[in-house]
Amino acid sequence: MTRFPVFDATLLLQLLEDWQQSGRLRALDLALARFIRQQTATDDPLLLLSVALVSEAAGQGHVCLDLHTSLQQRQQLQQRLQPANTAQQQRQQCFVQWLQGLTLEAWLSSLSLSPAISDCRAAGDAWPERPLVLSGSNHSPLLYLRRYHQHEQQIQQGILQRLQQPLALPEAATQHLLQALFPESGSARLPTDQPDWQKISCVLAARHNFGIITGGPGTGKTTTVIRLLALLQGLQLLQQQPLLQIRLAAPTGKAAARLNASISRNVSSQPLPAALEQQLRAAIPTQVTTLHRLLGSQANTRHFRHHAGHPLPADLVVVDEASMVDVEMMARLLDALPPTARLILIGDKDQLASVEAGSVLGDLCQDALAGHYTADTCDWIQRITGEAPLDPQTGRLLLDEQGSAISQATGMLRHSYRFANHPGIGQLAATVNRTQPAAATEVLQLLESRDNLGCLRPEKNHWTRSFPQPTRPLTLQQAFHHLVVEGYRGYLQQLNQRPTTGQDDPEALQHWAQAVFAAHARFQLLAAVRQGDWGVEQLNREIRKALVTAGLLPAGNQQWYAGRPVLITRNDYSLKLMNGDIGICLDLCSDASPDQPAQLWVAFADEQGGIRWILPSRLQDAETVFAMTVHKSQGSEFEHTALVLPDQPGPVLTRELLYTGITRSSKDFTLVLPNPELLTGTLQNRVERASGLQPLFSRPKPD
Ligand SMILES: Nc1ncnc2c1ncn2[C@@H]1O[C@H](COP(=O)(O)OP(=O)(O)OP(=O)(O)O)[C@@H](O)[C@H]1O
Repeated sequence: MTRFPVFDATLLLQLLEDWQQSGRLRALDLALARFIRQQTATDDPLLLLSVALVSEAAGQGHVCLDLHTSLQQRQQLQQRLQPANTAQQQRQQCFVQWLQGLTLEAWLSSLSLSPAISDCRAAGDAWPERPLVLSGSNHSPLLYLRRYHQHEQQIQQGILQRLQQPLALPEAATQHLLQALFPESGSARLPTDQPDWQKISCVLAARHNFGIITGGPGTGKTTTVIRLLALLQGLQLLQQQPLLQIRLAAPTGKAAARLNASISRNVSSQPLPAALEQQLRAAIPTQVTTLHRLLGSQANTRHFRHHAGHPLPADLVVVDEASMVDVEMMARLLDALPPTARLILIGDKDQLASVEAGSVLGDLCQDALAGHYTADTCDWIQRITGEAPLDPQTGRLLLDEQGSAISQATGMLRHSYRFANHPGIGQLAATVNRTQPAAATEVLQLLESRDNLGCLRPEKNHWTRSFPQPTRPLTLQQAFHHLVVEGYRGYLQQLNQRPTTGQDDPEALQHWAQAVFAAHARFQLLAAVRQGDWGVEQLNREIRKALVTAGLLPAGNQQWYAGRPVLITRNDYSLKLMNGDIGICLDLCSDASPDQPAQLWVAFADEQGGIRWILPSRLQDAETVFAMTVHKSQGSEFEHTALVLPDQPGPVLTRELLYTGITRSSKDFTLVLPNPELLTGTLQNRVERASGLQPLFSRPKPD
C-alpha cells in the first residue's frame, strides 16, 4: 500500500499552474518550482510544493517558510482553489488527500534528502551550496531561499560578535558625564514613579558594540542618541583618545531628512558638560545620509562599494527608523562595518515591518517590553545611573537570569514627550497597541471624544477641532471630499505665492518650494490598500477630481500639472532619487497669464533641507501621491494624518498598520471607516513574519 495517493511532480506542477492562473500564486513562484525540477530531475512533489511556497513566502515578506506553521494551516492550501472544471477538481481532491497524510517528519526527511537543499541542521559548517537551505530545529524547521539564509547568518554573526562581552566603561567618568547629560533625571519633568528610561537606554547602548534604543513616537529616541553620542565622545576626550568617527543613516531619504532636522535642532539645545561643551558640540555629527548612500550603492546592481573586503570608514554607525530596514539591507550593513565598529539601531519596534522581506527590528526587540535584564545588568545600571529598570505596572525590577545577550543591550523608552499638547494621539496609539487587543468601541469612543482626533463613518462624522468644520451634515462621500479639499488647500494655495522673478532668482524659488513643502507636510491621506474603491489608486483619481472641482488644481487630463505630488517608487541612482522620496510639481513660469506655457519642474527636498529641481520627463518611476499607502509613509510625519481603511476585509488590515498610520501624525489624526465592522478584526490581526532571527535573539522558551 502506498502511503500517499498517486500524486506526482507532474500533477503538482499542474496544480500550481491552476493556482497561478487563478491569481493564487505568482508566476515567479511557479517558474522557480519548474526550474528546480529541471535542474534536479526530481519526481518529488513535496520538494516542488516547498519551492513554490518558500518563494511565495519571500514575496510576502517572510524570510523563510515555517514548515510547522504551514502544516498547521494546511487547510488554507487545500482550499486555495475553487475548481473551475472536472480536471481541476480531480487534481484538487488528489492534493487534499495527499496533504492530509503528510506529517512534519515525512516532510523533513523528504527535504533533507533532496539534492536542491542544504540541510544545515546537520552538525558542522560544511554544507554544500544549494538553492534552498533547511534550518531551524526539528520542532520548528525553517526552509529558506539560500540568499535569505545567508543574510540571516550575516546578521546573527555581526550582532553576536558585537555582544560577546560588555565593554569596560570607566565608571567615574561615565557617571560624571551622565549627570550633565541627563539634568532632568529624578526631576518633575519625568512621570512620577518611573525610572529615567532614556538614561538607562543610553548606558545599555554604550556598554556594547551593538545596541538598540526602541520606543514609540516622541519618546526621545533622537534626544537619547545625541546624549549617547555625547557620552561616548566625552569618554574619548576624557581618556585622551581620538574622537570616534560617527556616521548617521536612515533607510529612506525622507527619514534621513527628518532626522537631520531633528538632530540639528537637538544638538544645539542639548545641555553638555561645561568643560567639554565646545569640543563635544563639534564632535556630534548632524549630517544624516541614507543607508544606500552610506554603503555606496552602485547603479543597476545589488552591490555596494563598502563590504567586508572594503569596509566603511567608521567607528560608530547609528541607524534611525530601523524598523524599515529589511533583512538584506541589515546584512549588507553588518557586512560593510569594520568588525570593531559599533552599531546602534533606533526605531519603533511596534511599527509595520520593512516593505521587503524580514522584520529585523521586531525580531530583535521581542523581549524589549519586559526588559529581561540579568542581575549583573541591573546592578550595573543602578551603579552607573542611579536608576532601577522597574516594571511600570508592578514596580518590580525587570530581572531575568535567562535574559538573552541582546536584551542586555536593548533599552525601551516608555514615555512620550511629543504628545504632551496633543494627548489624544499618544493615547490612541497606546490603546491600539495594547497586548490585549483593544475593543473597537473603545477606539471609536476615543476617536470621537478627543479634540485632535476625528472619525468619518457612514452617517456619523466627528471632525478634529482644528480642522475647518463643514457647515452641514455630510454623507461619508461628501465628508471625504471635504477632508481632502480642506486638507490639501493649504499647500495648493501656497503654489500661488510663486516669486515673480521666476527662474532669474533661484534663491527665491527655493524659499517658495520650501514653503510649499512645509504646507504640504500639514496633511496627508493614507490608505491601507492599493486596489478597490478605498485603495490608493482610486483615491488618487477621486482626490484629483475633488481638488479640480474646488478650483485648487487645473482641469484636464494631463499627466503633469502644477501641484501634483509624486512618490518615487524605484531608486534612480543617476538622479539621486530613492524609492519613497516625495516631490511636488511646480510651475516656474513667472508670468501668470493663462496663455503662457507652464514651465513644470518637480521639486524634491534633499536631506539637508535644500531643493533639487528635476524635469518631469526624467522621472520614470513616479506616481501621484495625494493618497499614500501606510507602508510608504513610514519614516514620515505630518501634522494631520487621515487614514482610510477599505470596505472589504483583507490580510493587510492589522494592528501594526493602524498603529503606524496613527503615529505618522504629530497633531491631528482622522480615521475614515467606510465599513466600521472591520475595525475589530484590524485590531486583532497581527503581522507575523517567519524568520530564524526570533529564536536566536529571544530568551530560551520553556518547552
Ligand atoms: N527627557 C526629556 N525631557 C523633556 N523633553 C524631552 C525629553 N526627551 C525628549 N523630549 C522632547 O520630546 C520631543 C520628542 O523627542 P525626540 O525627537 O527625541 O523623540 P523621538 O522618539 O526621536 O521622536 P520620533 O518619534 O519623531 O522619532 C522633543 O521635542 C524633545 O525635545
